Amino acid sequence: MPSQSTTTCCSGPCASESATVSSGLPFPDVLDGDRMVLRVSRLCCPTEADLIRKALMDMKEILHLDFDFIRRELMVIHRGANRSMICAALRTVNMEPDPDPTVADTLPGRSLPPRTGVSRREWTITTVAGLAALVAEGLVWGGLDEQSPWIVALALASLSVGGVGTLKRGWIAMRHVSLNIHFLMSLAVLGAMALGQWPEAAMVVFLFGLAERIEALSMDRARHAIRGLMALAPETATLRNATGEWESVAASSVSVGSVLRVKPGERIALDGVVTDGRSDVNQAPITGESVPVMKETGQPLFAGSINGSGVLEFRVTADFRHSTLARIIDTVQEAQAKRAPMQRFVDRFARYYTPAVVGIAMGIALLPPLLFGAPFSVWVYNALVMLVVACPCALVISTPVTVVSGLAAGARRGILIKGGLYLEQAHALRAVALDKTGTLTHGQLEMTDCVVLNDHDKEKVLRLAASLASHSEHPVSAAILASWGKERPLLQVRHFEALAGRGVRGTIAGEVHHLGNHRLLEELGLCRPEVEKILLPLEQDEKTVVVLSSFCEPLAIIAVADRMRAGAPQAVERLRKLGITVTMLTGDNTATATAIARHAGIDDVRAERLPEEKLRAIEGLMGRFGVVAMVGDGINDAPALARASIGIAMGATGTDTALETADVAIMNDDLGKVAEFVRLGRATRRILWENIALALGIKSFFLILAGLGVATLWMAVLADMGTSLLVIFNGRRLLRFFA
Ligand SMILES: Nc1ncnc2c1ncn2[C@@H]1O[C@H](COP(=O)(O)OP(=O)(O)OP(=O)(O)O)[C@@H](O)[C@H]1O
Ligand SMILES: [Zn+2]
Repeated sequence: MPSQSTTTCCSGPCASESATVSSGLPFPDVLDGDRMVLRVSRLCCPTEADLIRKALMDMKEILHLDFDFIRRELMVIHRGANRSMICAALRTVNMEPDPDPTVADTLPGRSLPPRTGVSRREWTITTVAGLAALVAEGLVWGGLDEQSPWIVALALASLSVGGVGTLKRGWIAMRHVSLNIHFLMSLAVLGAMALGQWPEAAMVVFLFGLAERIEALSMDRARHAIRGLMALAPETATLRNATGEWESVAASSVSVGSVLRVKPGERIALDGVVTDGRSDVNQAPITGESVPVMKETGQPLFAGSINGSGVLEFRVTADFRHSTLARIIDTVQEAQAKRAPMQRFVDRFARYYTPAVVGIAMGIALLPPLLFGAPFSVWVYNALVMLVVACPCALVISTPVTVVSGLAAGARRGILIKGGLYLEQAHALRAVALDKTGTLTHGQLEMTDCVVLNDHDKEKVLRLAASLASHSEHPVSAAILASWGKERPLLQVRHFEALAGRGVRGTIAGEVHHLGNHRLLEELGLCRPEVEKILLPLEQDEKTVVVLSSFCEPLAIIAVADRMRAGAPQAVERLRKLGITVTMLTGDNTATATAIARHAGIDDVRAERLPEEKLRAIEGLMGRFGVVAMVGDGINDAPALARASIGIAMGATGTDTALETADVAIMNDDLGKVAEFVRLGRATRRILWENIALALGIKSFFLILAGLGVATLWMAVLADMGTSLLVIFNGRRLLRFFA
């Protein structure tokens, strides 16, 4: 029995109602029922969704259905329904859910349906059916009559080998009044047989079956693009057991805190921190960059990375399900399930398109015979051709396949995009705001200068500064404390207070002391010309300067410096070449900020911004440019990241917050990836439109042919499936965007 298998993905939605599929949209609040997720391997496009909807329509326990065609999952929101009830109803439309997932299936990245190849048996069936159809067609061309017993026998043979599956699905669709592709195909085949066109009937079924197979394979590859990443984490790890010996265990059984070892050339199974050894590690699965990174004691390792030439021992910091790699895969899968705006647009379009075409087809079948006495058989045939051509499968399938490919391409490149929305929006990006500390610069500040005023004792003054700094996590304070040294004694600070965008204050030995920027000093009324004379040259030297002051006078001027990221000027230049305005946003003082900006090639500098002013700056940019991205490290700029149209977090590998708050997370520190993201977004947008144009163009061409009565059924099938294949292949080109 042919083609009934799960491997054939139907060609897409001919369902008149495909637009009501609301995957990824937020559920209305009233839907506070229970949720049940069912994996249905046959669910691959809105055609099936329509059938499922019809099958479950009458169950009053069911409040809402949501379909995920990428994961092939059906989410049922219900009140009081149970699994077996739903399964029974689904069985009536041949959409039986898979058995309950096992634990292994619920691991991150394993929650995809199994790969569904096309078996050799199925290829054999298609080949036999095709040969029979071809011979029949050939004999007719050779002069044999279409109705001759030989031809009919060959056609029937072809149909019974390759067409039963299609006819069966067509029958199910017809019983449920679902106008899907299988129904249309069955109608077309039966129509052709009724009209005595046997070879054509066989040909149509064969072509349809063949195209379905190719499409299934091709969709599958897009679906599983991300799965390749998961395969990167090995399933076993070498663990030091209680007796201190090394043994090989399943990676999923290793708990946090265990010590693992990796040999040269091995893949790292879990996230951890190096406890012993030194080796170069290739972190490409995480960062998309295959440049090896030197790892030694204290440095983080990520599951999926490949160990270089040394042996490393490391302490596990996250279990199998919570490794950075697992989180990346989960994020991409979630992103895939969300609908991009273009997808919604296409769905809405299909809602009007399909009924319109059905109406026109009816007109074609009925009007010429009724009005002009034309033969029914001819015009019914033309109408059938039209229905097959008009199927919007290609249109509806083209967007998800493109977006999914784009998301996967990004993820493989270390650019984690949280939804098709951001990928689509990237094309409209006109301005990017860059945070200074930690984004343009490394964010690892070091104290470079300390100028003591008025003959104060340097040691004493530095101890005061370090004592204040020890209560703050700000990078400037951290640098001052670090240069003082962790072991050296500090003074007790009372009434400590952080002054946002300014500095810190606290009482030491009964006297209020401040450590902060020039603005703070001015506000305290303690600034003097001789202080400014020292301050300004340091600032122009790209250093951040703070002043320690007592209740009545400034005591010392302390400068810290950060290093610009290696690729920063090039990254800014690349953005500019894409027509994007680059702005620097910082709380640091104007002189320092301007010096660094000049170095990076940025003209627009917004310095001395308090956190809420950063937000307002983003809003101002959005008012002027529309779509604006904010790039930060996600540590202290989360509000600005959230406010921007697209919040991009850098160096997201180490920090959970960056992964969570940002719309786009760049796994390493490469600022150049922002431009890559924009290019990927633009390519995605271009392919989306190409696909829509392709689908509509080819369809309208054949619709005109059909209307003129010159198109044949097999042409219609070729046009329909050909277009679907074309848009899938076109969309999948994105997978190789960075190759
Ligand atoms: N806790 C602190 N200790 C020392 N100096 C501080 C502290 N907080 C703020 N400052 C001073 O105020 C300035 C502005 O601080 P803010 O935190 O707004 O910006 P930033 O995060 O340092 O810079 P960017 O906006 O580029 O990330 C700092 O450059 C520093 O001079
Ligand atoms: Zn001043």
